[in-house]
Amino acid sequence: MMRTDLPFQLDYPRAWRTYLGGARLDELHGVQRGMGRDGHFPEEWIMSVVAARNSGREDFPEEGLSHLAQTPRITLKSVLESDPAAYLGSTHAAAHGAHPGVLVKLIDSSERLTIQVHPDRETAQRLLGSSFGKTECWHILDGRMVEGEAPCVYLGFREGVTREYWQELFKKQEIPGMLDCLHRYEVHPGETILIEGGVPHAIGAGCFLAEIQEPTDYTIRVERTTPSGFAVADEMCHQGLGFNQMFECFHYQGFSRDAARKKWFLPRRPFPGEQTGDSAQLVGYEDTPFFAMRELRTDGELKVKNERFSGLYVLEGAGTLECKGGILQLNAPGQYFVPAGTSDFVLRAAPAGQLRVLQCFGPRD
Ligand SMILES: O=P(O)(O)OC[C@H]1O[C@](O)(CO)[C@@H](O)[C@@H]1O
Repeated sequence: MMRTDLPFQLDYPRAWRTYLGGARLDELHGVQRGMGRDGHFPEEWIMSVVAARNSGREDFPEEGLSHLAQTPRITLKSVLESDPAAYLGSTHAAAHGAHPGVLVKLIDSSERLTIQVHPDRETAQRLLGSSFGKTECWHILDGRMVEGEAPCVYLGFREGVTREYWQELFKKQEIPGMLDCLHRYEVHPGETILIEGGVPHAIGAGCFLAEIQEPTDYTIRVERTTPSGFAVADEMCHQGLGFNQMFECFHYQGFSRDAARKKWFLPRRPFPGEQTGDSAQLVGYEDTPFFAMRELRTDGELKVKNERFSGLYVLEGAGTLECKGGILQLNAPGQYFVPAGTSDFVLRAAPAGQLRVLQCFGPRD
């Protein structure tokens, strides 16, 4: 099918969500700045073998799935299933079969997302029969002012919030009260934030970010109407758990503002053992065993050691990727899957340009 020693290009699946956004994604794909449209497709999914879960959109079973750029009827899922060990590595395949165990998204919000939580792995297993939870991590790429408000995120309970109080606020749908229970931080390009399963959160309006996460679409939403007035179906609130059991998905542990920032805002750092210039580790296995993400930057050439499969997202520039299997042209914006069988490679930026690439990894072996 596809070569297992040379990366290949994927398409750009957009997924329907309850919140509005997406103009920035249109711009990334060439629509003139300011002419992109905000709507219910605010996310682009990357190296995805996960279909979006949206009540009422059962007629779109492939929504969110990645396909081959050159042969759009073939899903990445079917390619990986054809030879899991060759594409994903034998250790990974022994643990996870043909599943990469990770999902990546670009998210562009023009309104605040509903206040929500995702289950941790243990809770997902216990309540939903899923072997993955949904710990996630956001890397802020850019932002825009929306109605005079700078981009921000809401994250983690403040000290003293109990399940009883939280459930009471939910019953009354007291949204300002719920937002008040969370820490609010303005965010800036370059920041990276880890959101562990069980931690309540909401992405604010005007955030453009890359998200790496465990590969499920389980979202417990505690707002029954989105900020722009969209009514969220019951099932989309509780994911089949019901309006009482869904509260088991939250971790009722509060932190001070400083402690929460220190715990979940991750430092940008060099990755071990390589001359990487401006490149950086954004989230690593020392932060979570579930995934890792690097930013590769070069205006010349960058040698990259390849020890496992990954997904590349070319955010800026053009150039080439050269490995033993051959040479691949890279262009922004571009999604590429790097099979485990790819040798160490060299990224080369086009003359007088800079290549900026996110490299996304699945779980630690
Ligand atoms: O509830 P909504 O608006 O559909 O948003 C769900 C989105 O929230 C996120 O979990 C980010 O917090 C995304 O992974 C997910 O697609």
